[in-house]
Amino acid sequence: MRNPTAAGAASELAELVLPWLPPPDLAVAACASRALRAATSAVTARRAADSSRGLEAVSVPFDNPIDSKPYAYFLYTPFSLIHPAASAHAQPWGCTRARPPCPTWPRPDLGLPSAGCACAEGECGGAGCACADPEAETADASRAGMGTLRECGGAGCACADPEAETADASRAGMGTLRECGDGCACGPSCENRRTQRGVTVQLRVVRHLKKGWGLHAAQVLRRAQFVCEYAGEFLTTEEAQRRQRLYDELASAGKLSPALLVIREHLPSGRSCMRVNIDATRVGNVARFINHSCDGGNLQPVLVRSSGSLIPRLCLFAARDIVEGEELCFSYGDARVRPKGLPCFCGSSCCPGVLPAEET
Ligand SMILES: C[S@@+](CC[C@H](N)C(=O)[O-])C[C@H]1O[C@@H](n2cnc3c(N)ncnc32)[C@H](O)[C@@H]1O
Repeated sequence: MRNPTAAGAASELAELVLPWLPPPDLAVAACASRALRAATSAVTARRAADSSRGLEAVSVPFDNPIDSKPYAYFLYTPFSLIHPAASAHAQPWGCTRARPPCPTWPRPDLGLPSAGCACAEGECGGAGCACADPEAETADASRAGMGTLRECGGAGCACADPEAETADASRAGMGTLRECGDGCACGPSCENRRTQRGVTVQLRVVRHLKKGWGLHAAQVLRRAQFVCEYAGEFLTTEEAQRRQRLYDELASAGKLSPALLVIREHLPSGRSCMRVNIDATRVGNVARFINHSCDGGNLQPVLVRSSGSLIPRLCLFAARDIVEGEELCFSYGDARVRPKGLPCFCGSSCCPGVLPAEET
């Protein structure tokens, strides 16, 4: 006769263990017994219901009208991490609890936390705020008519970055923005931290026939509205090149959709002055599902520098008004860099037929 206490204990144990398993192990567990099969399908359903694993303010569900794949497996981080800080190889996903039982990765300390403005809460952007960014008003945010990007940075804002005035990310079609950082006296609700609260708009991860998963708006987005950061692992160039070679092989065999972005900031002379490598392939946030469009798509990439941080973050804003259901895309770069890339299915009239890819 079935022992109800043992069955209860088994399903409690399953609830503890199953959310840690990657999909192949979860599938093996499902074969072990009927009870485990029921528990694994509950975990699968919860995973499909929220790609962000409860680590964002809103759930970002998967939606697959194409095949039977319920979700894509990766490790979630709401913020970029410095490699090799991402030492975790597993993360619970699909627990009954709203939040995973383990602590999530702490927000990384990316630089010099003592630098920042001394504004009180709600006063950033005023006469004495040190986070001013004279460049932001003219930077390439204007390309997409995004003059409203800068919220802090009034005449005296202490987060001003003289370097940013000479750098020219806009050459690559990228805006720049300064925000208050860890060293600022203002609190987390400061208006000049609009990219620091993770995902707050309704999004959906939708399966496409040829492009794999893609990120879609699940609400109307207004032009210049913050959508999400492109979060992943910050890599050294050496490590990025090593991974790129590996990813190229796997991608051309159809075994992987790499999400390694290389961002270059340029001096006005045109010489590359800073290279930032963000890999969201294994560890990332919902931005890892954003596909490329050769016409630039509907998202504007903006390099955001928080006061006190050395490494800029890549943030994505609506480049125009976006309707509910529309796929979100931006340009990964210039496809002419490597004409023998993977096929591009963006469908835009200027598409040369290949995806942009970094030379290693
Ligand atoms: C950042 S990921 C985007 C999410 C990806 N589609 C997935 O299923 O995980 C980048 C990868 O998506 C695919 N991809 C992105 N844009 C594409 C496009 N326009 N045409 C074909 N594949 C695309 C490529 O495999 C690329 O390496």
